[in-house]
Amino acid sequence: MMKPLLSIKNLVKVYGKETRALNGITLDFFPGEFIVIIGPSGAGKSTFIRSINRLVDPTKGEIIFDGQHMEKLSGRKLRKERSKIGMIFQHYNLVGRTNVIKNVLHGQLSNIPLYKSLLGLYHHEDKKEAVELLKKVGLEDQIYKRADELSGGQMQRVGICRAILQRPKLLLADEPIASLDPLSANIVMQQLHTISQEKKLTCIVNLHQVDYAKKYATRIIEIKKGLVVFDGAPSQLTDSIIKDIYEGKESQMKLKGESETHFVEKRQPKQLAVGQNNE
Ligand SMILES: Nc1ncnc2c1ncn2[C@@H]1O[C@H](COP(=O)(O)OP(=O)(O)OP(=O)(O)O)[C@@H](O)[C@H]1O
Repeated sequence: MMKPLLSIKNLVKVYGKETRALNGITLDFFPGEFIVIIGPSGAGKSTFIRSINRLVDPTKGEIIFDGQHMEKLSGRKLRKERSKIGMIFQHYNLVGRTNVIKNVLHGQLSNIPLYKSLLGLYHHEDKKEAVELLKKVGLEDQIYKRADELSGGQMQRVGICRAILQRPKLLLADEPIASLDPLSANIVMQQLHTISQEKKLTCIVNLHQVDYAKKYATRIIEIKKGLVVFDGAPSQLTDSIIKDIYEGKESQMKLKGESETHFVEKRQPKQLAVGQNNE
């Protein structure tokens, strides 16, 4: 049986005294999957994705990534594991006054000494790959432009290149298209999907848009009230399930305990063909 790249066990996050953002999430993620996480606002999607690389510290539970217990790491060891996880943000997190290629090269910062990065002494191979990636996303003419002169869609494409140049094993994207118009959103999703499948990366994306989830995901997970209420192939996510989840009809949902949450059968890794999508 294929080994998961990431295993989440009974993950709980409580903010302050009583905001239970995650209520006991247990999930395995396998190499090459393109997973989209959907769910209503406040469901816990961002908290979940940010717990994986410890931008959020979980209250309880285990996060086993590439054989390491992320929840137990700190300092240098945490930084080392984190460098294997690329992150794409809703608001891009680029350095506005810096040009496009330097922003992409920032993806390699954790792998080169500080003085070299300050002097701009990047490896030739990294520069070459950064240019190749920028060509792939159609930004070859913008390489020396300041990042803050780009459109939102272009900025996010730079964000994708930066995350890929980090050469991660896992890519996390927290609402990558939430600030974009539909046309740019589609380009960004398409490029994120194509590049991660080409590089055989595992990708976990938070989205609000169910249509994009169905178009690109190999697997869709729905989170509601900090619990997994759907875990299956895009074709299994029927309109009536979507309606139930977003309109709060919880008759078919079992939200009381972790053991009751998976009302869709658990998927076997062999079903999760790399490159499969629902187009
Ligand atoms: N830093 C924080 N401090 C306190 N409460 C928080 C914090 N971040 C999130 N929460 C709360 O945790 C719950 C889950 O929030 P989260 O942002 O993870 O949900 P989400 O599904 O990503 O929502 P959205 O789709 O609106 O971004 C919400 O009730 C939210 O108010």
